Amino acid sequence: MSVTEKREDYITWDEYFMGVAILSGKRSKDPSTQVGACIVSQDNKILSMGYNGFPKGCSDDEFPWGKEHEKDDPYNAKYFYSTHSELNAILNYRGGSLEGSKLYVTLFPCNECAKAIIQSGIKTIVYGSDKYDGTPAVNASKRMLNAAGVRYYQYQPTGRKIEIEV
Ligand SMILES: Nc1nc(=O)n([C@H]2C[C@H](O)[C@@H](COP(=O)(O)O)O2)cc1CO
Ligand SMILES: [Zn+2]
Repeated sequence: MSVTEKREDYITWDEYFMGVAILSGKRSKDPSTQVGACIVSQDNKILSMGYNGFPKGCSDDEFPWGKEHEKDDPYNAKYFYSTHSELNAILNYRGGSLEGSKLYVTLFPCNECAKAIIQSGIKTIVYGSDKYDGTPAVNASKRMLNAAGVRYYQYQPTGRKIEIEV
C-alpha cells in the first residue's frame, strides 16, 4: 500500500532546536552542569551551536572541573576557565551577522553571556532551566536583556520522547 499523505507526527521547530541544544550539551565535560545552545535564523536555519567547555588549547584533562567553594581556591575551579555554551555558540559562528536571530539554550544565560547576546544582535532567547533564577548574575542578565529589548521565554516541554541510536 503506498502512502500518499504527509507525516503528521514530525517534530515542531521548537522541539527540533531545543533538541539540538540538548544534544549539543551532551558534549560537555562539566561533571555538574551540562549546557547546550543553538542559534537559529529568522527563517529557521541553524546558524551555530555550542556547549560549555574550556577554550581551545586548555586541556579538559589538565584544567580543573571542580567548584571554587569545594577547595576555596579560585584557580583550581572551573569558573575562570569554562566558556559558556551561549558564548561558544556566538563565537563558533563565522558566517557574518547574528542580527535578528534566536537563541535556544538549556539554561538561562548569565550576565556575561547577556552582554554578548545583546551585542551580537540576538533578539529572542528560548531557555530550558532557570535554576539560577534570583542570583545576582541572572538578575543582572534579565535587567540588561529587558533594557535592550531582547525577548525571552521558557521552553514548554511537550513530553515527546525522541530516541536516537548512534
Ligand atoms: N547559562 C549558562 N551557560 C553555561 O554554559 N554555564 C556553564 C558554566 C559552567 O561550566 C556550568 C555551571 O556550573 P555549576 O556552577 O552549575 O556547577 O555551566 C552556566 C550557565 C549559567 O548561567
Ligand atoms: Zn554565561
